[in-house]
Amino acid sequence: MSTTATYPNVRTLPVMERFYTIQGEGNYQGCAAYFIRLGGCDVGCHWCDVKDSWEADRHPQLELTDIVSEAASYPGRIAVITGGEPLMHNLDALTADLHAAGFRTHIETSGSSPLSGKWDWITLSPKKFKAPLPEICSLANELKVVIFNKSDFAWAEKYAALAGPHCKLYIQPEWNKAAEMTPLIIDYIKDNPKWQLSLQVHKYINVP
Ligand SMILES: C[S@@+](CC[C@H](N)C(=O)[O-])C[C@H]1O[C@@H](n2cnc3c(N)ncnc32)[C@H](O)[C@@H]1O
Ligand SMILES: Nc1nc2[nH]cc(C(=O)O)c2c(=O)[nH]1
Ligand code: SF4
Ligand SMILES: [Mg+2]
Repeated sequence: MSTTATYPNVRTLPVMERFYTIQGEGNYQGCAAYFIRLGGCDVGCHWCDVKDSWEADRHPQLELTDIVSEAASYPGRIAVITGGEPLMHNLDALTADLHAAGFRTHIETSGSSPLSGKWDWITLSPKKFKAPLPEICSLANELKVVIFNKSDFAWAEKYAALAGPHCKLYIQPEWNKAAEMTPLIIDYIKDNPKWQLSLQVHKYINVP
């Protein structure tokens, strides 16, 4: 009988890609981080920059021991779990194993599936196409709202009102609308200084 398994026994996850890079977005922008991109998403943002992640079955099921040992072969100790929508999977075992290996655990999520895992940093990026579940809003460390058109500023404010008092607030231009939306974002931040600009810096410097 096992005495250690206090979490569901999810020992494999579908991994689309994994890479050691710098966090390109948000509060940790510029920090070395190991990214684990899980397959599967049921949100369907029409402007998603990683649509190949959506079908979980198209990506290999990898053992947690493989995932964590590969991550630990690099010197950085921030692991960012992204996707796809990572919360479509139970992440209790993954975060327990990452913590045991000395990592900080960060997640990038739309918050539209139930929260699992233990997180040192939760990035909530709410989507109109499948809205966040209420319970994650007050737990987010940063809110990062993608601005595709003018109506997204009101969507950003709706979630800022649901966030906790210490949550950092970012607005980020949708990549293909950046030339059009960034000037509006800058004006918005000047008028509403609780917000900060997040850019996808990795795309400007051509790193993963
Ligand atoms: C690909 S998503 C994966 C994690 C999760 N499904 C989510 O949406 O938060 C990672 C981050 O990239 C953002 N993102 C995706 N496509 C984008 C685009 N075309 N322009 C700007 N940000 C984008 C998402 O909003 C999210 O903050
Ligand atoms: N460098 C880099 N930073 C990122 N921050 C969030 C990303 C994501 O796709 O979740 C991402 C990504 O794909 N690359
Ligand atoms: S929730 Fe995230 S992964 Fe899913 S479609 Fe939207 S941006 Fe892409
Ligand atoms: Mg990305």
